[in-house]
Amino acid sequence: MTAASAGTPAIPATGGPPPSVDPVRGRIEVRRLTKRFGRLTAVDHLDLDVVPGRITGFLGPNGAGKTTTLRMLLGLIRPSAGTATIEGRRYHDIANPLTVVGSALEATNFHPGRSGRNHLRVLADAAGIPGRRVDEMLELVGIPAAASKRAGGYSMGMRQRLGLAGALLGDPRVIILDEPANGLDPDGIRWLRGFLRHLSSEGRTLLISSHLLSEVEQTVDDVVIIANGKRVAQGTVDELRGDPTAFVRTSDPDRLASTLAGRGLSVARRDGGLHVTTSDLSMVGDIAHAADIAIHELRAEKTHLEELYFTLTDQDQYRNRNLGRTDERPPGQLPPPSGSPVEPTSEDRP
Ligand SMILES: Nc1ncnc2c1ncn2[C@@H]1O[C@H](COP(=O)(O)OP(=O)(O)OP(=O)(O)O)[C@@H](O)[C@H]1O
Repeated sequence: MTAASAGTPAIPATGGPPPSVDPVRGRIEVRRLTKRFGRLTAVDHLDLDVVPGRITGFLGPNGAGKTTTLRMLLGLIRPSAGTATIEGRRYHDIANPLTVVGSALEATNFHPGRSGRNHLRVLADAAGIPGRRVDEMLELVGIPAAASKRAGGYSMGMRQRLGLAGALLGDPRVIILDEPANGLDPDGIRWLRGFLRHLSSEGRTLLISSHLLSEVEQTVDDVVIIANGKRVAQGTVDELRGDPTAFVRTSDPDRLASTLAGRGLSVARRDGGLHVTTSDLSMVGDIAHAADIAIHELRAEKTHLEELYFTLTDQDQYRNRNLGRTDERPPGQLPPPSGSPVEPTSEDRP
């Protein structure tokens, strides 16, 4: 069994980055970063700080501006304004960048006729990375058997793993992954979680984007949420979750409220029931039962983070500003010029 498939990844590397007193080492810093595509402002004065030894989730609904931000960080497109730096430097100013920052932006970006091993060899050769790293990385991400098969025949999950292997080739201190859980089955997502956790425990900096809170909530330490290119929330997952609450409906809310309060629980009455500050549903049920009070409904409520994210993904004004449907524009948003995309990517490269 490989280390990767056992769920306890071990990086055959230089042992991970040593502890450092360098204040910019492993840090990502984004300041007032802005990207306009024609009349659309895809990223709008965004500030972002990502620090070593933590996993930062970069979240937002489809079209929020996540990939555009990551592409600017990685020097693939030029900002309209503001800065995006890794260890205090723009990507293009980093000497031998693969040893500083590893990234996987799109799982489909492989030469379909090339084997997974050859794909990695090309990357390794270009960066002066020893060839033995290629097989080590394929083993590490759990696809050694697929190494000699054409990448064009890989499943989405295998492509994600190949992308991850490419990101890790240079043993980088900073790892940037765009929607890394896309296409992974539940086992794959569990594996990825352990894998990312291990990388961060080595002191590496991880920035991972997702449009699904549920996919990354268990994985990340810090969260930055953007919508319409702007930051709408940031903090640790615990801060943004807030206190867990249970919702309970009963035939006798007055008596249950005072019974629960008598047990030291904080209780608020609204929405036809009681909101109790606890994650322990059994305890609420047991207290009601002991007091002979009938319960009609008892459930865990969404956390503040879930509510916030739900609001962003559920409301039209936060969604898909430029996915070709002008009727989905937020109020006040100028229509994109006819035709899409507004500005061809190829013309946008620095
Ligand atoms: N080259 C481009 N030309 C024109 N518009 C673009 C271009 N690239 C991105 N956009 C637009 O910028 C906005 C942000 O897109 P981006 O891909 O960054 O969002 P995202 O948050 O990564 O979304 P998803 O979760 O769907 O990947 C969208 O409205 C998108 O249509």
